[in-house]
Amino acid sequence: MQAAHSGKRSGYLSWDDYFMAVALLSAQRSKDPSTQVGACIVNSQKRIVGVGYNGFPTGCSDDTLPWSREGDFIDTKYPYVCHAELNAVLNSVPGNLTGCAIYTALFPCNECAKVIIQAGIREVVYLSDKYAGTDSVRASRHMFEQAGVACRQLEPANPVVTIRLSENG
Ligand SMILES: O=c1ccn([C@H]2C[C@H](O)[C@@H](COP(=O)(O)O)O2)c(=O)[nH]1
Ligand SMILES: [Zn+2]
Repeated sequence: MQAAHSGKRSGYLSWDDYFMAVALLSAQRSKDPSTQVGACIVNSQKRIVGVGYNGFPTGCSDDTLPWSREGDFIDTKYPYVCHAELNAVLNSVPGNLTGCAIYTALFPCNECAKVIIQAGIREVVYLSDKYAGTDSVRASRHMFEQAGVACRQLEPANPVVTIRLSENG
Protein backbone atom coordinates (compact mmCIF):
# COMPACT_ATOMS: atom_id res chain seq x y z
CA MET A 1 0.00 0.00 0.00
CA GLN A 2 1.20 3.49 -0.85
CA ALA A 3 2.18 5.77 2.05
CA ALA A 4 -0.01 8.83 2.50
CA HIS A 5 1.75 12.09 1.59
CA SER A 6 -1.05 14.51 2.09
CA GLY A 7 1.08 16.92 4.13
CA LYS A 8 -1.11 16.32 7.14
CA ARG A 9 0.37 17.62 10.37
CA SER A 10 1.77 14.92 12.64
CA GLY A 11 1.75 15.11 16.42
CA TYR A 12 -1.90 16.05 16.70
CA LEU A 13 -3.85 14.87 19.73
CA SER A 14 -5.65 11.56 19.66
CA TRP A 15 -9.31 11.66 20.67
CA ASP A 16 -8.49 10.06 24.02
CA ASP A 17 -5.71 12.53 24.81
CA TYR A 18 -7.86 15.42 23.64
CA PHE A 19 -10.80 14.59 25.89
CA MET A 20 -8.56 13.88 28.86
CA ALA A 21 -6.73 17.16 28.26
CA VAL A 22 -10.10 18.95 28.34
CA ALA A 23 -10.82 17.23 31.66
CA LEU A 24 -7.43 18.29 33.01
CA LEU A 25 -7.88 21.85 31.79
CA SER A 26 -11.19 21.99 33.65
CA ALA A 27 -9.39 20.71 36.75
CA GLN A 28 -7.25 23.83 36.61
CA ARG A 29 -10.34 25.74 37.75
CA SER A 30 -10.48 23.77 41.01
CA LYS A 31 -9.62 25.61 44.24
CA ASP A 32 -8.91 22.36 46.09
CA PRO A 33 -5.30 22.66 47.27
CA SER A 34 -4.66 18.92 47.37
CA THR A 35 -6.56 17.22 44.55
CA GLN A 36 -7.84 18.94 41.43
CA VAL A 37 -10.22 16.75 39.43
CA GLY A 38 -11.76 17.49 36.04
CA ALA A 39 -14.24 15.49 34.00
CA CYS A 40 -15.39 15.63 30.39
CA ILE A 41 -18.43 13.79 29.01
CA VAL A 42 -18.37 12.79 25.36
CA ASN A 43 -21.19 11.37 23.26
CA SER A 44 -21.01 8.67 20.62
CA GLN A 45 -20.41 11.31 17.94
CA LYS A 46 -17.26 12.43 19.79
CA ARG A 47 -18.92 15.64 20.86
CA ILE A 48 -18.26 17.10 24.28
CA VAL A 49 -21.57 17.41 26.10
CA GLY A 50 -20.45 18.30 29.62
CA VAL A 51 -17.42 19.34 31.64
CA GLY A 52 -16.89 19.90 35.35
CA TYR A 53 -14.37 20.14 38.14
CA ASN A 54 -14.49 19.73 41.90
CA GLY A 55 -15.70 22.79 43.74
CA PHE A 56 -18.19 24.12 46.21
CA PRO A 57 -21.81 24.53 45.18
CA THR A 58 -22.88 27.67 43.37
CA GLY A 59 -23.22 30.54 45.82
CA CYS A 60 -21.08 28.86 48.49
CA SER A 61 -17.92 30.87 48.94
CA ASP A 62 -14.53 29.36 48.10
CA ASP A 63 -13.11 31.80 50.62
CA THR A 64 -15.25 30.95 53.64
CA LEU A 65 -15.93 27.22 53.43
CA PRO A 66 -12.96 25.11 54.54
CA TRP A 67 -10.54 23.42 52.15
CA SER A 68 -8.88 21.32 54.83
CA ARG A 69 -8.75 17.54 54.78
CA GLU A 70 -8.51 16.98 58.50
CA GLY A 71 -10.44 17.86 61.61
CA ASP A 72 -14.10 17.52 62.45
CA PHE A 73 -16.03 16.46 59.35
CA ILE A 74 -18.00 19.71 59.37
CA ASP A 75 -14.73 21.68 59.29
CA THR A 76 -13.34 19.86 56.27
CA LYS A 77 -14.10 20.24 52.56
CA TYR A 78 -15.71 16.82 52.32
CA PRO A 79 -19.33 17.64 53.22
CA TYR A 80 -19.35 20.62 50.86
CA VAL A 81 -17.41 19.86 47.71
CA CYS A 82 -19.23 18.81 44.56
CA HIS A 83 -17.20 16.25 42.69
CA ALA A 84 -16.04 16.82 39.14
CA GLU A 85 -18.09 13.98 37.67
CA LEU A 86 -21.28 15.19 39.35
CA ASN A 87 -20.66 18.70 38.05
CA ALA A 88 -19.97 17.41 34.54
CA VAL A 89 -23.32 15.59 34.55
CA LEU A 90 -25.18 18.58 36.03
CA ASN A 91 -23.48 21.00 33.61
CA SER A 92 -24.19 18.86 30.57
CA VAL A 93 -26.29 20.16 27.73
CA PRO A 94 -29.89 19.11 28.29
CA GLY A 95 -30.42 15.78 26.61
CA ASN A 96 -29.52 12.23 27.02
CA LEU A 97 -26.20 10.99 28.38
CA THR A 98 -27.06 7.39 27.54
CA GLY A 99 -24.11 5.74 25.84
CA CYS A 100 -21.69 8.56 26.62
CA ALA A 101 -18.15 8.19 27.95
CA ILE A 102 -16.73 10.19 30.83
CA TYR A 103 -13.06 11.16 30.90
CA THR A 104 -11.93 11.90 34.42
CA ALA A 105 -8.62 12.76 36.05
CA LEU A 106 -9.34 10.47 39.01
CA PHE A 107 -11.13 7.14 39.21
CA PRO A 108 -14.66 8.03 40.40
CA CYS A 109 -15.69 7.63 44.03
CA ASN A 110 -18.77 5.58 44.93
CA GLU A 111 -21.05 8.63 44.94
CA CYS A 112 -19.91 9.64 41.47
CA ALA A 113 -20.20 6.04 40.30
CA LYS A 114 -23.90 6.11 41.19
CA VAL A 115 -24.41 9.35 39.29
CA ILE A 116 -22.51 8.02 36.25
CA ILE A 117 -24.52 4.81 36.16
CA GLN A 118 -27.86 6.54 36.66
CA ALA A 119 -27.04 9.03 33.90
CA GLY A 120 -26.61 6.14 31.44
CA ILE A 121 -22.89 6.71 30.87
CA ARG A 122 -21.34 3.49 29.59
CA GLU A 123 -17.59 4.10 29.75
CA VAL A 124 -15.20 5.60 32.28
CA VAL A 125 -11.74 6.62 31.10
CA TYR A 126 -9.50 7.71 33.95
CA LEU A 127 -5.93 8.74 34.60
CA SER A 128 -5.11 8.48 38.30
CA ASP A 129 -6.23 5.62 40.49
CA LYS A 130 -4.60 7.02 43.61
CA TYR A 131 -7.46 5.91 45.87
CA ALA A 132 -7.54 2.33 44.55
CA GLY A 133 -8.07 -0.05 47.44
CA THR A 134 -10.23 2.36 49.45
CA ASP A 135 -13.73 1.18 50.27
CA SER A 136 -15.14 3.98 48.13
CA VAL A 137 -13.29 2.92 44.99
CA ARG A 138 -13.91 -0.76 45.67
CA ALA A 139 -17.63 0.00 45.84
CA SER A 140 -17.38 2.00 42.59
CA ARG A 141 -15.69 -0.85 40.79
CA HIS A 142 -18.27 -3.27 42.13
CA MET A 143 -21.15 -1.11 40.89
CA PHE A 144 -19.56 -0.42 37.50
CA GLU A 145 -19.00 -4.13 37.01
CA GLN A 146 -22.59 -5.01 37.89
CA ALA A 147 -24.00 -2.22 35.76
CA GLY A 148 -21.78 -3.10 32.80
CA VAL A 149 -19.95 0.22 32.70
CA ALA A 150 -16.53 -0.27 31.08
CA CYS A 151 -13.54 1.27 32.84
CA ARG A 152 -10.09 1.79 31.41
CA GLN A 153 -7.04 3.69 32.52
CA LEU A 154 -5.76 5.99 29.80
CA GLU A 155 -2.25 5.45 28.58
CA PRO A 156 -1.70 8.80 26.92
CA ALA A 157 0.01 8.88 23.55
CA ASN A 158 1.24 12.38 24.45
CA PRO A 159 2.43 12.56 28.06
CA VAL A 160 2.56 16.36 27.93
CA VAL A 161 0.13 18.73 26.24
CA THR A 162 1.31 22.33 26.13
CA ILE A 163 -1.08 25.23 25.93
CA ARG A 164 0.46 28.64 25.48
CA LEU A 165 -1.89 31.53 26.12
CA SER A 166 0.52 34.24 25.14
CA GLU A 167 2.72 34.61 22.08
CA ASN A 168 5.39 36.23 24.24
CA GLY A 169 7.33 34.55 27.01
O1 LIG B 1 -14.79 10.93 42.35
C1 LIG B 1 -14.21 11.91 42.84
C2 LIG B 1 -13.49 11.84 44.02
C3 LIG B 1 -12.98 12.97 44.57
N1 LIG B 1 -13.17 14.16 43.97
C4 LIG B 1 -12.65 15.37 44.60
C5 LIG B 1 -13.25 15.69 45.95
C6 LIG B 1 -12.15 16.44 46.63
O2 LIG B 1 -12.22 17.83 46.27
C7 LIG B 1 -10.88 15.83 46.04
C8 LIG B 1 -10.27 14.77 46.91
O3 LIG B 1 -9.53 15.41 47.92
P1 LIG B 1 -8.40 14.64 48.76
O4 LIG B 1 -7.68 15.75 49.47
O5 LIG B 1 -7.51 13.94 47.77
O6 LIG B 1 -9.11 13.70 49.66
O7 LIG B 1 -11.26 15.21 44.83
C9 LIG B 1 -13.83 14.25 42.78
O8 LIG B 1 -14.00 15.34 42.20
N2 LIG B 1 -14.31 13.11 42.23
ZN1 LIG C 1 -16.89 11.47 43.50
